[in-house]
Amino acid sequence: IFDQINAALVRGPGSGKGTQCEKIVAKYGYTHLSSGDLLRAEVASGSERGKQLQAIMQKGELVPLDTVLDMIKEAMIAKADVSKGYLIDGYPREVKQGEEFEKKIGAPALLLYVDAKAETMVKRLVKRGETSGRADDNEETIKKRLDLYYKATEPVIAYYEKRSIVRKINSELPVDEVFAIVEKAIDELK
Ligand SMILES: Nc1ncnc2c1ncn2[C@@H]1O[C@H](COP(=O)(O)OP(=O)(O)O)[C@@H](O)[C@H]1O
Ligand SMILES: Nc1ncnc2c1ncn2[C@H]1C[C@H](O)[C@@H](COP(=O)(O)OP(=O)(O)O)O1
Ligand SMILES: [Mg+2]
Repeated sequence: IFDQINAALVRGPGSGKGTQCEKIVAKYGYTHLSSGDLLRAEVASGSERGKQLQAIMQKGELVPLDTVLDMIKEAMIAKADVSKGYLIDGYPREVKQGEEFEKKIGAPALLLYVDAKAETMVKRLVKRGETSGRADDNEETIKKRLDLYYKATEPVIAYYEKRSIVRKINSELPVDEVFAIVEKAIDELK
């Protein structure tokens, strides 16, 4: 049932993944699944598991692999009948997550690597923090998330580059210019 995992987006926090996903959904109608959004929904439910997740996210750390993967899989199954394809946002964040995803779910057709400078990501997140209400959009946690990004997530790109499905996109550009490049990458899939 998961033969249409159209794209996955990775890059550091604040690079603009969520922003581009919104535009992709509006144009292509894919099912957008953000690992961060799924986790925040669990936190908002007030469950015991949500409390544990909240503590991890507030520290800027990664939650356990099985938790995220189960949530994504469940959400994919729930939409399997109506989905025109899936857009996975914020996953994989480490090579192991990519390997497990392929074992349990399938291989993505495209990996969009939304690239921005560390300085840019910090600036955007600090600004987002003024209104987002997110417990992890503060300078201390942002720094930890960026460090972890370079250590754990960047190797994911090299892992997928071997299969030539990575499209690197400069997200220093204005939102619409970034999206024009994203559109081209998706249209080439067809
Ligand atoms: N290309 C861009 N140029 C300027 N600001 C951007 C751009 N893309 C995103 N932003 C802003 O940066 C912040 C983080 O973007 P977001 O999409 O939430 O990133 P992510 O999901 O990767 O953490 C948001 O406030 C967003 O409005
Ligand atoms: N695939 C994943 N594995 C482990 N933890 C994850 C995860 N995706 C999200 N999280 C946790 C740790 C992240 O710092 C936090 C916020 O994720 P996010 O909303 O995707 O951030 P952003 O959109 O700013 O990049 O949730
Ligand atoms: Mg996001």
